[in-house]
Formats: sequence, structure tokens, C-alpha cells
Amino acid sequence: MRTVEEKVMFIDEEKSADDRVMYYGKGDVFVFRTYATPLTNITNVPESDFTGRENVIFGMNIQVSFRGEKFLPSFTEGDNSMIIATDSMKNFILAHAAKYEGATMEGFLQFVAERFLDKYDHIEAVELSSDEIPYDTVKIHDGSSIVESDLVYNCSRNEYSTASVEVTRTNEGYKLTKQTGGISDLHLIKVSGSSFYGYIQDEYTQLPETNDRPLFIFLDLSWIYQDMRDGTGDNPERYVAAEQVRDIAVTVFHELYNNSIQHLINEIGLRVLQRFPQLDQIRFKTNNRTWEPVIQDIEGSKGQVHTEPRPPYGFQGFTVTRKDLENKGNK
Ligand SMILES: O=c1[nH]c(=O)c2[nH]c(=O)[nH]c2[nH]1
Repeated sequence: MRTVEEKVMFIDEEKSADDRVMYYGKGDVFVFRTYATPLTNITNVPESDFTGRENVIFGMNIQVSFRGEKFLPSFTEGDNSMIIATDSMKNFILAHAAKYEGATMEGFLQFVAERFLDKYDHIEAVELSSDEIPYDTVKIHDGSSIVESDLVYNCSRNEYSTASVEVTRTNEGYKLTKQTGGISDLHLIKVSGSSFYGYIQDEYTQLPETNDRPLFIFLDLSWIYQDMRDGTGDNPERYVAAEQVRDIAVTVFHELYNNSIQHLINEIGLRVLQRFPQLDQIRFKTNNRTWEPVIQDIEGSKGQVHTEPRPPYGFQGFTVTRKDLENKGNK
């Protein structure tokens, strides 16, 4: 068994100190493509009624970066002859948003990365990451009943899906060297059914033990496919939608009388890997925002009064792998 520390390191693996860091690129490239191809025919899971995305607004905040030895003289000599201006990178991404025929952010990033490598043969690798800019549907009265508008959308302030790819030029062609899907800024509160006790009690301990706390967590999740090509959504039956992972996380949170955030996220990870055999691992970054108690007993009510927690905030990082699921099954 790997230890927790090793597990986190496994993903965060840094390159050796001898490796020169050299890249450049553009961040905050905002892309709003309307009427992109809808995402349909995904595989359903019991925890979710999510069946697809209309993609009427395909909104993204993209970051791109290039790597390649040919860029070295721009740093060491001030020689810009091999530089593709980051302004041009932005224009390239926007132009290709009109050409993309697929239905996912992961697919779009891979498409753009490969087109960059086609166009500029001195780029060795392209890395692209993106945060979805989500829009919620709104309801309107159409003259006879309340229906969903297909014209007006509400810019969401909720969680958003994320994606990243790295495509590297090799002698055998372009290689997808990194690919993740994810969901970030999921803010979940469970008002009852969470405990935290049994931790070390010593001269530094002030926190009271509890068998019922209002557990408020911020979660960022990302996942890696066993075969990275499944992450593009070109075969939607093999694609994992962020909305489905969100619904699984919420269901496990609801079901599990949890001992801690650590305990909870392991169970969420195992369930996600159980539902999606095409995934190799899922990674969590979480933050504890549990409300602070103010009034714990209200006469005649099971209610309480809480307020926002004060900093500093606790956090967790954890990866759950397919091996963990297999080991659990063998116990
Ligand atoms: O779920 C939790 N895990 C911890 O490690 C921890 N530490 C703490 O003070 N509160 C909590 N909550």
C-alpha cells in the first residue's frame, strides 16, 4: 500500500531541478462559441439524471503554453524570430472555436493543440487547460405555460467543469501526453450526518469532538482515463461528464455518515471509479469551510444558528486509484 503522502506526490511529481523550465503562452483566453454540437449518448449512472449538454453556449476560459528548444534564443539572445506572439495564440484558439465539430472541452483542447503543432513545426509540445464558463437555463412564460428558454441563459456562479491536455510531437506523430477532466468549486453543505472525533488529544487540542456537525466543503476533482483518448468525447459512451461526477459526489455525501472529509472523499473516489471503469484515477483537493456554531439549542426546534468559519482553513489532497478499488473489493 502506498501512503497518503506518496499518493499525493504520485500526481504532483516535479521534474528534477536540473530540467530547465521554459515555456510561454497566454492565459484568460475567453471563448464563447454558440450552437456547438450537443453532447448526447453518454452512459447513464444510477446517481445522476444528467443525459447531455445542449452546448447552445460553449463557454471557456483557456490557458495555452508552448514548449520547445527553438524558443531558447528568445530568452537568451532577445531573438524573436521563432516567437509566435501570444496575441496570435489567442486569435488561433478563437478561430478554431468556429472549426471544432465535437461536443466537449477536452476534445476542443486536443483539437486546438494538434492544429498548433500542424501549423508551427518548431513547437515540441502544447499544453492547454480550460475552465468552463457555465450558463444555466432559465424558465419563461411562453404565453401558455412555464418552459425553458432556448434564448436567454443565466451566467452561473456555481461549479464548473475543467479540462487539460498536453500534446507532444514525437517521431511516431502527435502523442497525447496528458489529459484530465474535472470539476472545480463545488461547494457542498451537509446540515446533519457528519462527525469528527477520535483525533489526537494533547496540549494543543481545542476543537471539541462532535458526532454531528454541519460539514461544508469546497471540492476540486479531476480524473484521468485509462486510455486518454476516451476523454475527448468522440465516443460519448466512454466519456465521463463532470455533471455525473458531481451527482455521484453529492449522493455519496448524502448517504455516508462520514468520520471526516478524508473519509468522505475516499468513498466518493471509489464510487466514481466503480461507475466508470474507463477511469484510472480521481484526484481531490478539498477545503474545510464548516460553519461555526453560534446557538446550538433552540427551544422547540432541532435547528441551530451558525456563522461563516474564520480562517485559517484546513485542506486535503488525495488520489484514489483503480488499484484502491480492486484492493477494497478483495478485502
Ligand atoms: O474532516 C476533517 N478533517 C480534519 O483533518 C480536520 N481537522 C480539523 O480541525 N477539522 C477537521 N475536519
